[in-house]
Amino acid sequence: MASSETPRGRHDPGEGALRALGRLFRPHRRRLGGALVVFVVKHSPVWLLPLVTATIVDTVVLRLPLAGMWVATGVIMLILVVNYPLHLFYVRLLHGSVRRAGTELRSALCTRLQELSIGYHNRTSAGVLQAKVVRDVETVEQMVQQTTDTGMGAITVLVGGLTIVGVRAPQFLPLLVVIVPLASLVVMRLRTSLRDHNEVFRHDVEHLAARVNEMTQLIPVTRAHGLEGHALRRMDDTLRRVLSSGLRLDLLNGRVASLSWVFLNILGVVFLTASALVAYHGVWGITAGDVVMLSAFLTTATTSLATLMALAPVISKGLESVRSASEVLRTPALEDNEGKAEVTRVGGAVDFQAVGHVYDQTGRPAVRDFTLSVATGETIALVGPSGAGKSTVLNLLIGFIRPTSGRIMLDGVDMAGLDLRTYRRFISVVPQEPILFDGTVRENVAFGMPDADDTAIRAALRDANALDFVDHLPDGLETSVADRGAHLSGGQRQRLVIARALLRDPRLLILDEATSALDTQSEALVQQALARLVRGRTTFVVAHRLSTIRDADRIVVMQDGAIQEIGPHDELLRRDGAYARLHAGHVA
Ligand SMILES: Nc1ncnc2c1ncn2[C@@H]1O[C@H](COP(=O)(O)OP(=O)(O)OP(=O)(O)O)[C@@H](O)[C@H]1O
Repeated sequence: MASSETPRGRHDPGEGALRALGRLFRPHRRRLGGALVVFVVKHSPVWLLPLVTATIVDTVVLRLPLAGMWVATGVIMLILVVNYPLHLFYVRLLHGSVRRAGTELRSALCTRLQELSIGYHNRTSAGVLQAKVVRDVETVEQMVQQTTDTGMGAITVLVGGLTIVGVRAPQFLPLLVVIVPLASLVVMRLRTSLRDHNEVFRHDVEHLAARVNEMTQLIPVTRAHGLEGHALRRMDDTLRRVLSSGLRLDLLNGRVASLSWVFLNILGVVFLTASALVAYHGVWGITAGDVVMLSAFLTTATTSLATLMALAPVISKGLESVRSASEVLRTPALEDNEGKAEVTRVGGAVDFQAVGHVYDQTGRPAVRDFTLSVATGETIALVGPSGAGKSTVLNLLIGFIRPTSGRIMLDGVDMAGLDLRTYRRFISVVPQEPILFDGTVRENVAFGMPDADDTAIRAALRDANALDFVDHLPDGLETSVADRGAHLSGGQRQRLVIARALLRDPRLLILDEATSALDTQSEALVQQALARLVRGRTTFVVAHRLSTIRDADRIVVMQDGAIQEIGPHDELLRRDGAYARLHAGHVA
């Protein structure tokens, strides 16, 4: 069932994370470009301030005309005042495009999840997929925002500052080019040790969370056996560990902050004194203003470069998330529907012709040589021990999996040539577990049928024996199932799902009967509702209830993937074979 096509050409196989990121942001490149321009302008005070300070100091020391000082002050004041509107504009441009790109990625992922085959979903945990849509996209957003905010800030400071130094004191340029990276490396190394300890602390806190969770879950057992002291001693160990790693981290934090501060300031003082000596001796025409500018720039440039280096893990984590999201977007496990015949009408005749299915994972046939011709309107009950292949037959019929041998004919047409999405409009599936989603009763019953009116919904509820209890809910049809969900009994939930199936008015009905027993009255109501649902439709039911089995037109007894017996209840009983033995076991 896998197809090698890619989703609307969105992501080519083998595409790198950076290219995928490029594709994601391509529609927003204008806004992003605008954001960068606005950023450079709004951020300019950081590298212009040392220059302005230098001009002011020189005006005082060298008794230069005051006009220069006024111009410099005026320019910097103007830039400072417009910083506020420019910053807002920048946030709109950058964060606007990042959030939009993130939303588009989430939407593409959700669309893809709907397109991927059931086989893929069975293999992949829902938690993993949820993390991709929620957390990975957030990590990508954070990466782009942080890289732009912090990274661009650092880059403009470095480029702007180096340019100014290059123009005003070019002799110092080679010195800065060597000192700044070396000093940044020292600061980075200090911070890295902090990161490692942060990680240890985080693990310890996570461990604590797990322990607290375990402790609260075990409270009934602990109480029942009088083991409170024991449980608390177990917690004490964990608490002590968190305490000592927290204290270690705090100490290290203090050490790193202080060492970085002392180091940067010593470097600044040394640099200040050295450049002051150069100015004092009148070498290279360095002025007092240049000395102030150079030492101010040294510190900002060093912290900027260190910040830039610190972005590496953020970027690699972000790119990993891009890769993780691309994995889903590039998975070829799609249902192969493209170009196949649309189904506009279903009569309901189904013909299994020597159908076999082997799951990739096991390599053993789950269904073998399954041959069965079903007439329109017939009810077929599939019975057999666990693992006999009953669910596999249903999944073949829904088209979740394809026959690995033989074929299934629908009204005389091979299902392999049909667009399954259009075929499924004519079927209803009632699963074992009644699945209701967070919405009102009306939304749950009319799921996928926004045009269904009240009369139709109420009729479906009535036929499903559900109208009475729905009318007694606080808001009737508008009652939220999530709020009241816990209060709906298993039988009531089943009847709502049956009402949903009735409203769809399917030609083909696929039922997986719940194995868990309901109380007698509830059971009777569900049974009655099912009988109405089945009437006039071709029905396949994995049957556990004796009444369903007895009422079926034919019973198919399965064992190890193969059909053992077929026939109506009475005839099979008379045959005294596999069905009779199963039945005897059931009744006994
Ligand atoms: N997704 C799957 N991947 C691999 N093997 C599977 C998968 N689903 C079912 N099988 C295997 O196929 C065989 C038939 O399983 P199937 O679920 O169709 O049986 P069943 O009769 O419906 O059983 P039950 O009554 O317990 O639901 C079993 O051996 C099962 O382990």
